[in-house]
Amino acid sequence: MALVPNTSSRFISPVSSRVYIPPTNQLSKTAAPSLASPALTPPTSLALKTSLSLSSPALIGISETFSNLKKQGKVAFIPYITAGDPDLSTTAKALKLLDRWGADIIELGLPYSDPLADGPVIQASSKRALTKGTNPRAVFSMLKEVVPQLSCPIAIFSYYNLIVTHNMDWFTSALKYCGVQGLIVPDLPFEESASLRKEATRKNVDLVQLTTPTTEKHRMKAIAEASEGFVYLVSSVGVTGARPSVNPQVQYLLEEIKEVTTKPVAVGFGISKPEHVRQLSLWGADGVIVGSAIVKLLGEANSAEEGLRHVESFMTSLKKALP
Ligand SMILES: O=P(O)(O)OC[C@@H](O)[C@@H](O)c1c[nH]c2ccccc12
Repeated sequence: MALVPNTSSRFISPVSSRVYIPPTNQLSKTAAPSLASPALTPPTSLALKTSLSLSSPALIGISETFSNLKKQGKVAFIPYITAGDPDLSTTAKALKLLDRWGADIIELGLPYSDPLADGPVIQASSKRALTKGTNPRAVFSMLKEVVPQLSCPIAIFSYYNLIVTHNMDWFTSALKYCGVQGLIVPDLPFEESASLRKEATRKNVDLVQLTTPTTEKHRMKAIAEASEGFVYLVSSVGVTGARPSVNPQVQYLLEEIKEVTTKPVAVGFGISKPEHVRQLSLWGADGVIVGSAIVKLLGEANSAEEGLRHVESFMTSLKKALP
């Protein structure tokens, strides 16, 4: 069955020359309103099953990734990069390289104009990516081609407004169509996450919830119970950005979370040195998430190649410190 039958309507992302041709006979009835470019309309569930079964290998899920690592006594290394910084073709290359260099899960951020939870490094990264015209459709088109070449799962990181702008059904269908396994939405309060969780679950996408050092225990328990894939423990209050040391409170937060859930817990915010990841694995973290330190190396280098070289040596130094 032709996965992508001929059609007159073509979507050419403003960022890359890649062409996405939505299957005509399976155009979704709820095509998302276009932003700066024609709507990328993901297929209906029939084409989804077909395309996923024929075009991409059986992708290992996020939960399975953690359970495989646990059996080997290992801790997941989860890098975060911003899609489109310094450009989308470098992002495609970076995803493949991070996978090859040992990323167990990759967090891919959709650049957003008002990244309230981000520090200066990721804010600058989002700005660079937006200046290049990066938008969700262009990122999803890139992922449709790249994900089948990866061995590790991808979790999309998006601010909530980007999702509602397109509508939840379209956004979660597009994630599934691209083979994305997880979704993290830092500014969606847990109490308001039920409808997105329902949509994500319908498309077999794990909606990962976040808990912080100031989350009350009963609320942390509810968040952990609702979280799919893993629980994201934000290590410190404030915004993202490399920190000189890991908040010592994380040791007790990990103990508290593990009293109420058997789900894997990955720690993020500020992690930027081998001693950080070593300490977190000793405290029982199932995964470590590193964003700003990698984003800085990639986005602020003189060239994409130089940035990728720096990321490789940095990532190797951190991976060496993990069991
Ligand atoms: O950048 P840091 O300090 O390494 O933190 C991880 C982080 O980048 C990533 O998980 C993330 C990027 N933007 C966020 C906003 C909120 C919570 C988490 C994030």
